[in-house]
Amino acid sequence: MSAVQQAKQLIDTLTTELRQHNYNYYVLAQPSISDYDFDKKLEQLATLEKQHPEFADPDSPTQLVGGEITKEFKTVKHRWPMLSLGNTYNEQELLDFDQRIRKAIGDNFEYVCELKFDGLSMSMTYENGKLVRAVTRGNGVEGDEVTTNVRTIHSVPKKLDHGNYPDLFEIRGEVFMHRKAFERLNDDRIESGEVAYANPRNFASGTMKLQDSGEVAKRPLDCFLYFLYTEKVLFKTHWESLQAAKSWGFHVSEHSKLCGTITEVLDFINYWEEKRFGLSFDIDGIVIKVNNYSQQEELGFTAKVPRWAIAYKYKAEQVETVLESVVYNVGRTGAVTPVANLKPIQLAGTTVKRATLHNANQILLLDLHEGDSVYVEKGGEIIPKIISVNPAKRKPGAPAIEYITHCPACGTLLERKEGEAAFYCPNDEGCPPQIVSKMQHFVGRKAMNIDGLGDETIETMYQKDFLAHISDIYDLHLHYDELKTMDRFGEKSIRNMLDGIEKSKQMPFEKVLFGLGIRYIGETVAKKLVAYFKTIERLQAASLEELVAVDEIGERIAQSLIEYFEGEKHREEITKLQSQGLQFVSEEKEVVLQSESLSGKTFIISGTFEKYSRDELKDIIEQNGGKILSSISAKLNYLVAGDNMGPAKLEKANKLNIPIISDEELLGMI
Ligand SMILES: NC(=O)c1ccc[n+]([C@@H]2O[C@H](COP(=O)([O-])OP(=O)(O)OC[C@H]3O[C@@H](n4cnc5c(N)ncnc54)[C@H](O)[C@@H]3O)[C@@H](O)[C@H]2O)c1
Ligand SMILES: [Zn+2]
Repeated sequence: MSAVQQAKQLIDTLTTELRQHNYNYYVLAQPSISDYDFDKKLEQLATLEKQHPEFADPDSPTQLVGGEITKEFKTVKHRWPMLSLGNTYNEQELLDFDQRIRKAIGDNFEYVCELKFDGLSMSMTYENGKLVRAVTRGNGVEGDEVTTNVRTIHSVPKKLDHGNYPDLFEIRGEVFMHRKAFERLNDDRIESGEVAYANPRNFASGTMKLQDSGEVAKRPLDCFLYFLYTEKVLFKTHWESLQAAKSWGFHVSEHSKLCGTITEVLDFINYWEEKRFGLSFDIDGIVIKVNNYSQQEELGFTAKVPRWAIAYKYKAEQVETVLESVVYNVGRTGAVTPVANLKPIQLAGTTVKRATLHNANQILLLDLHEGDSVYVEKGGEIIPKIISVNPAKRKPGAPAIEYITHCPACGTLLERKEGEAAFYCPNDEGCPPQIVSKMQHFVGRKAMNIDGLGDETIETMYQKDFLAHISDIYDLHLHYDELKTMDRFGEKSIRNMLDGIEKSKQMPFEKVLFGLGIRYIGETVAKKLVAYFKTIERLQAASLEELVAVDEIGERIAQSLIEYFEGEKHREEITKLQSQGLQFVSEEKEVVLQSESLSGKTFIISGTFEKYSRDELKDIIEQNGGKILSSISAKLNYLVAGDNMGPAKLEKANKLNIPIISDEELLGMI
């Protein structure tokens, strides 16, 4: 093959590959390579295209803003295109950027340095002080209208109540999720068997694409604003516009800085390289913008980026250290997670001693051997991970790490379900870490929320044989005298604990069901099941078909429930908990009938409504004799639809010819 043919082939390969990565990143929010590697490939493609302009495709990833518009939302054209930013990972290129600017506009200018928030960009339009539209960047020319989703973000004002703002303006910013919220919500996902997100950016991005704004509202997002666009030229500089936006009530970051020289810019970059880990959210770099609007205009744009701004991106820090051992943790559901113990090393401001290895496949993929020298990285993620092995440093004859075959805690042969990456210890009734963490989960804040019974206490009580099952917690009062012999456990703490246990008997069925810790039954799933089946007897008797008929209950969850209830020990435990007075029936709110006008009619409420919450509409229907169903079937009479209803629901209702009505039409029927 000639050199030219080779170049052509490489251009094609890189183009295809980068398009796929764009899709994974923007549409699926599940990227499979690091940003750094992506940017290197993009740079390689740009260089090749420059050398061989005859092969340069106007639709190349080097020429287009990377995102996409979807079919699920209304498409809206941007009044001002939403561009990307040029980026660099090194100082020299930043100095080159500074030189280019100086050549074009002289030396008399300032930069604004801002944190580069790692989320997704959003454009919001305000008319007469009211938020009327929010649109994603999409392909830069048009984006998805996600106004109802953005309305759920507390820090985005729905209505401005002070300030001298123009009648019409557009403001742009970054929607993101704080690290803490991410960890909490991602843990929930993992618990209920959903696909975990790798970092807060992906989570925020995935959330904005949801059709159900009610679900979006449950995931706390935040938004920093960093660009203002108006028809009338109100301000002379970007800096002024940021101050004004702040005074109108927008969330503008306090960590921006006016810089007179590129040296000041570099100081700012170096300062945040370390300090960024102390922020409550992730940033992936610093954005540097020429401050003055008329100078910005002079510099202009390329098809993809402004020439007056650049992003300096931090490379995820990598260090090399030694793998000391691999240990295996047994979780609440029996999942066995390998963890690497490392020779302690400083990385991104913290000492790293451990890294997650996820599962057996990951160990194979890395080709990990005993005593290997490994590269560890801490990117946007919280838990460091092993990126690769340094084969040059492998000791001759070092054996490969073999995933264990038996449970490290109880010795039972591990099992792996088809299509799953994790191995499980099936001995859930006899495996100590599973028993202890099941009880810890049960008393936890999100489940039964029992005061005075902490994780350590449970561990000790298990070792002392006071506790072996969840139901034993409700017999603790019988062991009052024995409890007093425990270290650091005074009369007052015991009282407090027993009161907490007694009080927990009032917790609703959905909390109890979640507390049982059945695999894949997270908080939301537990709620759905309880709302549908109402009693444990009906849930226990449900067949696979009946279970999957419930909204959002898939086969995997259904199978897990069936297996759980097949266990005789599980059924005994439930019977015992029932006799101890725990709630296994959903408390139906007493409905005071106001009229019979909807009697005999069935409804489902979907989407979001301006004037009512879904719960309010549900009450109205029930107070007038109507019945709420939990899934669309031929038995359904009406679908009450608001904004942003899921397309699957709509399709199903249409297929079954079910009348779709608005909230107003519903009220009209009463
Ligand atoms: N890993 C992958 O598979 C993959 C795939 C596609 C893209 N990517 C990454 O995404 C990048 C391209 O994304 P991009 O086009 O959004 O560019 P970018 O994220 O590098 O920079 C532009 C974006 O920065 C954001 N931003 C944050 N803070 C800002 C501030 N203070 N001022 C202005 N803008 C700010 C805006 O959303 C803006 O659109 C790539 O360079 C790559 O790093 C990764
Ligand atoms: Zn075990």
